[in-house]
Amino acid sequence: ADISTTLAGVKLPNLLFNASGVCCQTEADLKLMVESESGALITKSATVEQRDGNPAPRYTPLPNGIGSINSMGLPNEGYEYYLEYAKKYDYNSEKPLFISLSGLSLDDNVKMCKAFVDAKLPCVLEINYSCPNVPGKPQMGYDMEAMEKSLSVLAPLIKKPFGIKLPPYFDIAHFDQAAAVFNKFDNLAFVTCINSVGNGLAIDFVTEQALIKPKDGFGGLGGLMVLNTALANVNAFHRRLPGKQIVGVGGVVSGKEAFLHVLAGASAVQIGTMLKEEGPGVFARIAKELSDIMVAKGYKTLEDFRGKVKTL
Ligand SMILES: C=Cc1c(C(=O)O)[nH]c(=O)[nH]c1=O
Repeated sequence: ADISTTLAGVKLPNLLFNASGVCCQTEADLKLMVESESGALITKSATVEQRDGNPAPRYTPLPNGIGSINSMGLPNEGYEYYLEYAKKYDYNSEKPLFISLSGLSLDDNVKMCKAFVDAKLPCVLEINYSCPNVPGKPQMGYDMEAMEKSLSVLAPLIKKPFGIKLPPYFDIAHFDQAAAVFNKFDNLAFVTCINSVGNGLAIDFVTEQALIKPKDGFGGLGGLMVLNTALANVNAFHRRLPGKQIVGVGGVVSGKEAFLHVLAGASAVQIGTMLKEEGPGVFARIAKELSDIMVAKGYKTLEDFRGKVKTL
């Protein structure tokens, strides 16, 4: 079956790519993504300066495949590293490049966006409003006014289609308020839902210790356990953002969850925890599983079922 898609005006040979943060911090990581069967790749969220991030252990999978917890602390090589990578990238390859930016201030986001705009590159920007793990920095995604202020500056600066990475919302009023902000910006072409479910706590029963070191063990939750929150956020924004696209992420461990994300309204699907645990081979596996599901259900393309979740 045809699992290709278009996102922000660029063609992806298949709808699957990495969630920013996983397999994408260094050129070696990104090379693995280029060589994988993913349909695209996105870089680790960049800040103006290089960051080491939080002390380890700062990521761990959780028992029984239910997911993961992380408090990486935004480790990255600094935006100029990713700008150089984007300048060298082979845009004739069929795999489009996405760039994630996560400035610690509006000024930082302006500085980074300006650099990418001035470079006139085909890569697509995804502004991260939802990093839950920078101590002392409440995430923008839960501050509607701050997001609107940021977008009112960045959208006209970026000019071309771009996206934003959102935290999960859990209140219908918040879906409504967030959508009202996003609908004001025509070149905001897509929203990526969801980032990790912020500030979970994993504790080891035997040692009675938190599993990760930073923030007293508090970190973002990912993997299968966040699937149903992810599907709700994908569908809530699919219903509320006419003319915009949704990138679904959260709980994709097989073709089945990728299928559900598309059914909920996703135009593309990112994979985080499963990529971290299984490695880049996950893309070929899930692409085949999704194609087989589509054949079994009689769907030829993603458009045949995108957003067509039935209600009772
Ligand atoms: C960009 C920082 C993020 C991080 C991090 O670097 O701690 N972890 C996440 O789960 N989501 C993020 O957006």
